[in-house]
Amino acid sequence: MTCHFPELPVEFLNLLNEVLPPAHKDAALASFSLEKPVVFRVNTLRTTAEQLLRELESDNIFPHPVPWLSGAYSLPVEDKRALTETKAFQRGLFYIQNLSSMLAPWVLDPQPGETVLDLAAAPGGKSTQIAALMKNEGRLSVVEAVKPRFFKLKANLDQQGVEIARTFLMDGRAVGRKCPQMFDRILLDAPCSSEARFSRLDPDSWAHWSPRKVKEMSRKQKGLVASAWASLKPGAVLLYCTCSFSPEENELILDRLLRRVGDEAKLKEITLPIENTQPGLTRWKSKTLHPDLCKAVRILPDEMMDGFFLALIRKAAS
Ligand SMILES: C[S@@+](CC[C@H](N)C(=O)[O-])C[C@H]1O[C@@H](n2cnc3c(N)ncnc32)[C@H](O)[C@@H]1O
Repeated sequence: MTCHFPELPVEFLNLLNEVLPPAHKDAALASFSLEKPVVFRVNTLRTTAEQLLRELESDNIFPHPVPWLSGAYSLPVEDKRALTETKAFQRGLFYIQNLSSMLAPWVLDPQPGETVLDLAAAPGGKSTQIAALMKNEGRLSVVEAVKPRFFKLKANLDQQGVEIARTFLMDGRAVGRKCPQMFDRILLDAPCSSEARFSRLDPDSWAHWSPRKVKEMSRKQKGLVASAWASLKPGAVLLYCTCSFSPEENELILDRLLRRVGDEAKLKEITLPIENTQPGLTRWKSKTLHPDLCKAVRILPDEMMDGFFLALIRKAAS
């Protein structure tokens, strides 16, 4: 299947050609033209799936369970408005979130009682999910650098009933220096060029994309990943993710870290409950990258999900 999408910048189309094999590239481009269903996650800090479904049923809303992810449900996009007008929505009984985004906390696997950091957190979809996985037990620090987004994050944490979060309006690049070796698990859902979320229905989604933007993001990501690494306890894990396809924002960021810290870092295998994925690249342009990078995963965008990149890195125990 060939999909023409001439509105996209030619440099982006060239990049996609180099990162994805032809069939995956065509499917990714085709997915940008689709109206994806609305997906939500039951907020187990406030309710159970059974209670929520009963309540939605009384509003004539009948979501379908996502078979491979417990607590996730989908609805045709036409039902989004009705869903957001329910009392259950106002009371924070669920959170609307893309499925690929839900997989990041699922892979991080935070446990009740742990000390966890979300280093680039607004609007808080993943922070609230982490708190739910931790059953509101332990300590969750959430950091956001952009003021209006920070306030949105705080509002979402309150609305979703998160009681274990300490919120910090600050540049995440300073955290490693201020809080060395402090956390059991860190999520770095890095600010990125958002290439894997382009939508033909929303031309704004790619309006600010440029090779320069990718470079700017890449510089910031290097600083954030170094900070996250410094804040990890020995033996702890960092999940690095973006919604970008660019190796400059993904493999090259991690290649630099792996070479800098040597045996201190090991990439862990990631097993996802989906098949529409591709392993991380171990070669880019003429450069051979760290061989462990094949353990990173690119989720390919499709009719349900946005694209995503995930890598799980463990710091050696001292
Ligand atoms: C990909 S978004 C995070 C989405 C969030 N994890 C969620 O699931 O709702 C990245 C966030 O990083 C923030 N950010 C950008 N630069 C930052 C920095 N230097 N330190 C901390 N946060 C930063 C952005 O404002 C943005 O809110």
